[in-house]
Amino acid sequence: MHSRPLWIGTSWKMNKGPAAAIEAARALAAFHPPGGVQPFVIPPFTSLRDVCAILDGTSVMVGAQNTHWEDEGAWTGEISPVMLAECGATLVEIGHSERRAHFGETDWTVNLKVHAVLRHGMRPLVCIGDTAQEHAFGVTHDVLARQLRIALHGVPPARLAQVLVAYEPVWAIGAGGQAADTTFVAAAHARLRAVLVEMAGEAVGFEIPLLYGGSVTRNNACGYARIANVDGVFIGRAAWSVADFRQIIGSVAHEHVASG
Ligand SMILES: O=C(COP(=O)(O)O)[C@@H](O)CO
Repeated sequence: MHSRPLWIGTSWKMNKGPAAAIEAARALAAFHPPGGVQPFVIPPFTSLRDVCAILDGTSVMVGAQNTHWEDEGAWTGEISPVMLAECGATLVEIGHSERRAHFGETDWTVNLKVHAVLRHGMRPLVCIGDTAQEHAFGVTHDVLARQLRIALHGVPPARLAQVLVAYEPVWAIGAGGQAADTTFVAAAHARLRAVLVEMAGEAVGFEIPLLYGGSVTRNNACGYARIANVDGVFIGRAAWSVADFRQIIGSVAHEHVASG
């Protein structure tokens, strides 16, 4: 029997206003995921508190899509980790490629946010990924190692146990994305695992969940979940419908448990 759960999560990104988010959360609350998986959902800020309240006491964890690195201050339009923790978030996604591409997120601000999220007792879900050009030039592993080392710089090894990492090739994300080949993902995750073991030691390095994201669907989710060093999947479009999300959870869980 696998000792660690498979993480299966979705971010609703900029979808589902308050009413739709509450309806979706209620549908998720009625779902009893099979053993061996850790589901999570990341709603927009406008519904974070409601979704946390609805899913409180269920096995579904709730996260936030971003955070500022300061606890408070003159940061117009930003949300602080203190506010996220008060809403009930247990995870905070940091460094998504869409934030890096459009909203000035950098490896350095990702590091500041990782420390802030840990400071407030939540788990950072650090998103890293190579661009299409970096992939084409064969520097994916170098890029991922750099992003990961900067993101986690200064975090004590014992605290690294709270971190989750999502490898999301930028060229695989979204409607125009091309899901990454499983052999390619296996090599990238093996490299990331080696970096984590180097940074955190074997005891912690092997425990840090490494998720894959980028055009995951009901048709390829099990294939990614079978890969060594892939500890879960992080899904966008294919899981925005709760019914679809539940179906993927069920099929991946069945395979995970069956493969013992
Ligand atoms: O962006 C992600 C994947 O989006 P897809 O629509 O599944 O390509 C990942 O961070 C989950 O939101």
